[in-house]
Amino acid sequence: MTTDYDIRFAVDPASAAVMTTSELRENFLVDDLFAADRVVWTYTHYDRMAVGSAVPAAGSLPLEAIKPTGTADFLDRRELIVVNIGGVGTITADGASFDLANRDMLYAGMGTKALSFASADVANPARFYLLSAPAHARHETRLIRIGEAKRLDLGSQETSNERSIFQFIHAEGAKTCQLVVGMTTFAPGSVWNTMPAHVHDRRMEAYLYFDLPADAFVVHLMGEPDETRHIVVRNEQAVISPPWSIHSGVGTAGYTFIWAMAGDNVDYTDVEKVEMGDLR
Ligand SMILES: O=C(O)C(=O)C[C@H](O)C(=O)CO
Ligand SMILES: [Zn+2]
Repeated sequence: MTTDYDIRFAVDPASAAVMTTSELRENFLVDDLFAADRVVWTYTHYDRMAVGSAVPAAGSLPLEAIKPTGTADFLDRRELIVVNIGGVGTITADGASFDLANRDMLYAGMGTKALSFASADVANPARFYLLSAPAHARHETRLIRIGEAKRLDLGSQETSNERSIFQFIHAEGAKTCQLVVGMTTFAPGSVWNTMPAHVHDRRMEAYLYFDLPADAFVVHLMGEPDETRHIVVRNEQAVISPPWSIHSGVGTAGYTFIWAMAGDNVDYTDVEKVEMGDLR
C-alpha cells in the first residue's frame, strides 16, 4: 500500500473547552499531510469527511481503499474533490485523464473504480489536496478550473480582511451530494479570514492553509463563539472545524486557504453570523 490514514473522533464543545494546547492540536490539527509518494488521509467522524493528500513524485499513485470506509474501492459510496496546489498533474479516473494546473479542481463521482494521481514534472510534483464525503448518488466526474469558479469579493483593506472567495461548487455549477469546496485569496496586507465569524451546525468544515512562508503561521480561531480557543497552523497544514465551532484565522504573513464542507445541506449561505461583540 502507498496509503496511510488516521482517524479523528468527533469532539463535543464542552470537552473541547477544557483541552490543553496539545489536546486541541491532536484533535483538530492535521499537521502531517503532503508526503512524497504517499496518499495520506485523516478520516474524521464529523460527517465522515476525509481530508487527505497525494504527492506523486517518483511515479503514479493509486487511490486505495482504506478500512474505515468498509468498501472494496474508496469511491464505492463516496465522492471526491481534488485541488492541486503544486505543479501540473494528471488524474486518471476509470480511463479518462484530466490535467490539473495549480489551483484547478477535479470532482470524481461515486462509483469511480480506478483513480490515480501523476505529476507532469518530477522536479515540481503535483500536490493534490483531497476531500471526500459519503455520497448517495453519482454525479459526473468533471474538471473545474480556478477561472471557472464563482468569485465573491469580501472585506476591506481598513479591516485587514479584503479577500476573494472562489467557489468551485455553487448552485449554478457542478452538482455534488455533500461536498462544497472553495479557495480564498487575500489582497496584499489583508490577513484576516472569516471575520466576522460564523457557525453552521448543518455542516462541518475543514481548512487547508498554504502559500505561507516557512517562518509564518496562521492563528486559527475555533470554539463556540463565547468560548474561543486558538491553534497555531503552519504552511500546508489543515484544521478540522466541528459544526458547532467558529473557523476564522489571522496570518503573520499572507496566505491562501481551501475551505470544504460536508453535512446536511450544500447551501453556502446557510450560516449563523456571530456579532463581533459576542465573541469571547
Ligand atoms: O474568507 C472567508 O470568509 C471564507 O472563506 C469562509 C469560508 O468560505 C466558510 O467558512 C464557508 O462556510
Ligand atoms: Zn464556514
